[in-house]
Amino acid sequence: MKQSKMFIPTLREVPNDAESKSHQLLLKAGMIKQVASGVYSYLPIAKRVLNKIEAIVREEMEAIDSVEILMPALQPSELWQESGRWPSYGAELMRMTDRHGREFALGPTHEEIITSLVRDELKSYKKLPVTLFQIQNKFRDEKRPRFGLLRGREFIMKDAYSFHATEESLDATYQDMYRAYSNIYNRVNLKFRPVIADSGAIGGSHTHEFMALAEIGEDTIAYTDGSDYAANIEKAEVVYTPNVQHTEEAALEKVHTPGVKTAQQLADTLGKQLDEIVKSMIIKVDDRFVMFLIRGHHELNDVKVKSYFGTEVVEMASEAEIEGIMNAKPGSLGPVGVDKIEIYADNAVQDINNLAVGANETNYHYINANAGRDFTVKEYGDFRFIMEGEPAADGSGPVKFAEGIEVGQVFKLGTKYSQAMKATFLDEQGKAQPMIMGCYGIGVSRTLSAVIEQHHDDNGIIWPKSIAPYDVHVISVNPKQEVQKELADQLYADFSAHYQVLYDDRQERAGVKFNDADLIGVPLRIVVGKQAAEGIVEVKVRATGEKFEVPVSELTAKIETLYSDLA
Ligand SMILES: O=C(C[C@@H]1CCCCN1)Cn1cnc2cc(Cl)c(F)cc2c1=O
Ligand SMILES: [Mg+2]
Ligand SMILES: [Mg+2]
Repeated sequence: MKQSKMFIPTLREVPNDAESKSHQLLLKAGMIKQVASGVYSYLPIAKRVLNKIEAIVREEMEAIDSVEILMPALQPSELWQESGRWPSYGAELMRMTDRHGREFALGPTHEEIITSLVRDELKSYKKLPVTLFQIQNKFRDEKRPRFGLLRGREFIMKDAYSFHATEESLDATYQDMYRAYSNIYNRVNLKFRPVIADSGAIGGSHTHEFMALAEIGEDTIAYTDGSDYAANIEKAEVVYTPNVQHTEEAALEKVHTPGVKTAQQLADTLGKQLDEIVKSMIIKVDDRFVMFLIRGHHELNDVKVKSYFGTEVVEMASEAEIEGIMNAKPGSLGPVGVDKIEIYADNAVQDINNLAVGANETNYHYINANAGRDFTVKEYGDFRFIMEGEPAADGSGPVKFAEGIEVGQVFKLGTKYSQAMKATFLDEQGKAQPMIMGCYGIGVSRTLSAVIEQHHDDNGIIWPKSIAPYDVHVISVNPKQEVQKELADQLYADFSAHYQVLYDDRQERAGVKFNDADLIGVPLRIVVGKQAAEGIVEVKVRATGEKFEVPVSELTAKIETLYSDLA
């Protein structure tokens, strides 16, 4: 394609509201334009890359017998009423009303649609398993869209759904998808790790997230070098090894602690270590309040709390709610004398006694508080975040942390939707059974961004050849120079026979052309400049910066070699 006909509005300066590298480069390379917060247009270069990523996704889906369909973004609320999810999603679910006053959701995901589609068609176990997928825009009204395509409100997802008569069949498809995802991320040259994840509200039991490694990633992965163990930190199990250090139970004592609000302040005031302090938190679970106790040097893991209570509705109680229940302010809360609400504690709280805790009175705390004598813990459990260096649940060694961008997730859904929506099949005994489901998502537009996060330098993007918008970038330095223009035109025509060629034929200064070429990041570059008269051109490899003076007669061979050596 000639750049004089193209639409690549590159920018010179970095847009200041773009915090992530990929967001900056997507804007600078003229690949996206923001329409609204979290809503973007994909411009020609981005669209070409998306097409290539989607082509790889399609190939890998077809390879495991997953068949492409296309479902509507407009989802009638009736289906969400059937699944019971209409009331359970708040502002994130974009809703609208049609001209007849009927309510719709703009699809954030398609479990309801696909289940209603399949239940009307597949009646017998003989017709199962079936796996269907689509690639389509999704809508989620994120509270804080950020980092460009990494967290948008309208984004492109490949979502697949599978229907089974048996758990074994679901397991086979789950494994197929797991391998297909690994193939896809390898083929787009993305460094990734599959991690054990939490299935959250979607239900089901078993799920893995695919994390692209990148500092900007909002997820933290706990992994070990010794094995392929990796878990989203939300889910990473803490192996509780009792390390009981109890002393003689001392008498409960109330101490005046003016201005002490945090665990650290309490530790400093009492001349104790942070891990000798126990924090008390009031959590709202559904519509009731509970207290959680956790050691001063640990953090409460809200996802583990949600999973324990089996609900998404878990949040820290507000100051007003705390005062209403405890008649005390956060910063001086404690379990002593609390019997109106249940008390839960992280396992590690059992290791120490004679605890320093809030006295439920501003500026006062207790020392020597002891479970059993002074308060009752309803249940101890794994309620905290794992810390770097602690042992991995599979015994493969101490965990390390890394940041990741969630670019995919595979779920075993079970019968949550088929039960609720009466998607049944007749089994071999002719008995109606709910179909067993799996669902599998890839963030296609997010994957594009993750590739940029992992493949760029200070001058711009460095596309892996599998998804590069073009293979070869031909640049004529000065098209006004007849010899240069003719040679460049000729090379554009010749190389277009075997490669996808972007041809910078613009009347622009050389510097502008080279800057733009670095930004756009086509893997190989042929520069037709002053030495055109001698039949010499310059070849540049974008990834390494290597440059070669090449006689036109050797150019085809040189490009072939360099292209095959590209990652
Ligand atoms: O989407 C999934 C699970 C899988 C992911 C892979 C493809 C199929 N679905 C989970 N999820 C995430 N955010 C959501 C946001 C809204 Cl507003 C909603 F109404 C529903 C969901 C929701 O269900
Ligand atoms: Mg997540
Ligand atoms: Mg997820």
